[in-house]
Amino acid sequence: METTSDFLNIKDVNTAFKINGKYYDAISHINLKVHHDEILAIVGESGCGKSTLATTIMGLHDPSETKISGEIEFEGTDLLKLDEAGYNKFRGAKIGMIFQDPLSALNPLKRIEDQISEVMTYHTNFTAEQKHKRVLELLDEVGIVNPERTARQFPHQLSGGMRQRVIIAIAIACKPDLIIADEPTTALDVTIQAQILDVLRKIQQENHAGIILITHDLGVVAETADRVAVMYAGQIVEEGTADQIFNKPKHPYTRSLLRSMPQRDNENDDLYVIQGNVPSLQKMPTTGDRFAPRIPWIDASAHEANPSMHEVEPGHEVRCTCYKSFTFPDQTGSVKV
Ligand SMILES: Nc1ncnc2c1ncn2[C@@H]1O[C@H](COP(=O)(O)OP(=O)(O)OP(=O)(O)O)[C@@H](O)[C@H]1O
Repeated sequence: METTSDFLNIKDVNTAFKINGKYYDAISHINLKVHHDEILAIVGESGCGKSTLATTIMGLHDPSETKISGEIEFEGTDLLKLDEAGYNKFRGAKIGMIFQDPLSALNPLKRIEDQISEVMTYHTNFTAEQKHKRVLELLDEVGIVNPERTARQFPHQLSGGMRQRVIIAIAIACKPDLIIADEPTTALDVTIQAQILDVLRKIQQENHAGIILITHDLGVVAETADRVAVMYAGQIVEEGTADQIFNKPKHPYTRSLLRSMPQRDNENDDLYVIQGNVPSLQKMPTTGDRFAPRIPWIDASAHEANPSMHEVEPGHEVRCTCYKSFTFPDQTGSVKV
């Protein structure tokens, strides 16, 4: 459903990488909308295409090595039609990005203040004084206790959690409408993770931004997301509100991910392990259910030949009809895995 708050509309996007002279799809036929005032989480195992989707939105691919098709409509502009100069007007200004590894995203030789100011120099007409004031404001906003001191410091003088706060400050410096956070807490310990997620949530509420949160960690999703898109092997296999995904999951992949997630009350139980691996791009099946090889006990006839998305309730869609007959091996009582 189209609403006035849809400001990012990804339509039938494919991104293929050139490997040994041939192109292979890393993401296929992605359709996704992001609204203002929401955190949309994209989850899936490593290699499912989450980062490729993020870097496709940000226009970070080398056109000589990548083929991209489809449309990414952002506030009325098709980002995929922009050249580098056009993209630079959006990146940092209207779209902010937070990467996993804050140390490699920061310049080790520059003071924090200069790194935060840089983005404002590029995108605003602020005077030096205005930029200085905004740097301190931003550091305060992301929860840095002594902004004056941190502004003067170099990245190596900060802890991992503080560095990630600085990265967030850079990403939000120009009040972007869209923030893409790719595994923003993976490198941090659990307490710091929770603080960074709080900062993200606060910023989303204050700036009315839309956030795409990419993570393989369902715990992070449960704590933060409003909506969730589950990706498997370059496709979205299920999409819904956080409540629908956690409480009424349908796709066998979503259910497997949830079952393999440690729970506070089943710490001593054996966790479910999803058989096999995400296929490499060269081995990616082009027809059939891409997850079928990892649930071999489900009869082939349960899968659609070319699985499409089906609405199960408003806002909740699932790929393939196999979810209707899916059970785990221990639930069927008759299958050994
Ligand atoms: N530049 C590239 N050239 C060739 N293949 C690539 C390139 N970038 C990613 N891939 C492949 O595309 C697939 C999707 O990778 P991607 O990094 O998007 O997945 P992901 O879900 O974000 O995983 P991770 O969490 O490990 O980053 C993988 O098979 C990966 O090996």
